[in-house]
Amino acid sequence: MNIAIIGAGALGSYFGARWIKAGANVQFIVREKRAAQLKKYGLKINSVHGNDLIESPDLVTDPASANAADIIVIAVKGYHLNGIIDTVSQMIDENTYILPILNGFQHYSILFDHFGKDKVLGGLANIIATLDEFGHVVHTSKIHEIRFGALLENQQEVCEKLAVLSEDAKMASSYSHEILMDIWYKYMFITAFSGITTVSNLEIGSLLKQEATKSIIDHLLKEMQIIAKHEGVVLGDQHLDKAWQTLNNLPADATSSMHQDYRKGLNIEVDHLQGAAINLAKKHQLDVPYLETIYGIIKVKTS
Ligand SMILES: NC(=O)C1=CN([C@@H]2O[C@H](COP(=O)(O)OP(=O)(O)OC[C@H]3O[C@@H](n4cnc5c(N)ncnc54)[C@H](OP(=O)(O)O)[C@@H]3O)[C@@H](O)[C@H]2O)C=CC1
Ligand SMILES: CC(C)(CO)C(=O)C(=O)O
Repeated sequence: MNIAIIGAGALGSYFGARWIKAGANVQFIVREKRAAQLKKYGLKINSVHGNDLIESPDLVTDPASANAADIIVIAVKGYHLNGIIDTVSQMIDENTYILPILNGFQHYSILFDHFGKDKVLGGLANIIATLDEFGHVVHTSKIHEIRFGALLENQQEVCEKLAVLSEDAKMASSYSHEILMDIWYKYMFITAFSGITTVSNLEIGSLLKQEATKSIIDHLLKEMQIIAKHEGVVLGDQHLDKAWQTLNNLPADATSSMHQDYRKGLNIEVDHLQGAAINLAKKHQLDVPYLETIYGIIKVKTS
């Protein structure tokens, strides 16, 4: 299978390397600085599931020269999405599908508008990974799941091909038949989790000690649940229970990737996650005071 990955950051590098080891042809579409780092040090994964090294990954800095791909995986941050639209336009042909694995939902409408609904698969990732100073992937927790699925019938065949490839790869992969629900569940979860950890600058263990703080998290989850419903996706009590179970089972020092980026002084995805959710709420005339409060505070802390 021919896969092109735009963004060789933590996720793009991790899943790309695992697919290479499973026999896929993977090209990484990267900018000059990341290309130089990958040429110097190779693509290395340090993981609790076993390390891997791709000494000379196939790097492309001019998207017009990329090979034809069955799937273009989008693994950039939400705030870089607009910057890769032209890149995708130069690479896509009639046989190519796009698989975004970003957190959130806003990117789907942008990709649908530019490339058409039939081209965009549903996807998300559950993993805790980052890059170290050499650009090596540091993957410390056990989860390393990529989840994908067809949003339209015409996409089933390519999803089946990806499922077969991923079975041989050292990662958990799920070909989901309810990917839209999965994407919204993850959006609900991550908006609450990244919101509360970033606004408080605290890890989950401290936050769960206080009933009052747990109540804020619960309100955030429920505001997202209502937004999802107005967008046509019904997340039920079982999804709220699952979110709480996940939060309660996280190690005390666990935190969101947004909070990690905030602590490092990096750009964060608050507009792509909480900001976009507030815009959807406005569209449906919904009151979301908890989302608005954490968004307003995070914005002022990061401006
Ligand atoms: N990290 C995690 O644990 C998890 C992350 N996610 C989500 O996955 C998404 C990606 O996150 P993550 O992998 O951590 O992000 P990273 O910041 O590690 O990687 C993003 C990469 O995109 C690259 N990039 C940006 N613009 C371009 C461009 N125009 N052309 C080529 N490459 C580009 C950046 O390259 P450059 O070096 O050139 O800036 C960077 O290497 C986010 O939405 C995040 O929320 C989801 C689950 C877990
Ligand atoms: C919660 C987690 C780690 C799960 O993948 C995540 O998506 C994030 O922090 O961005």
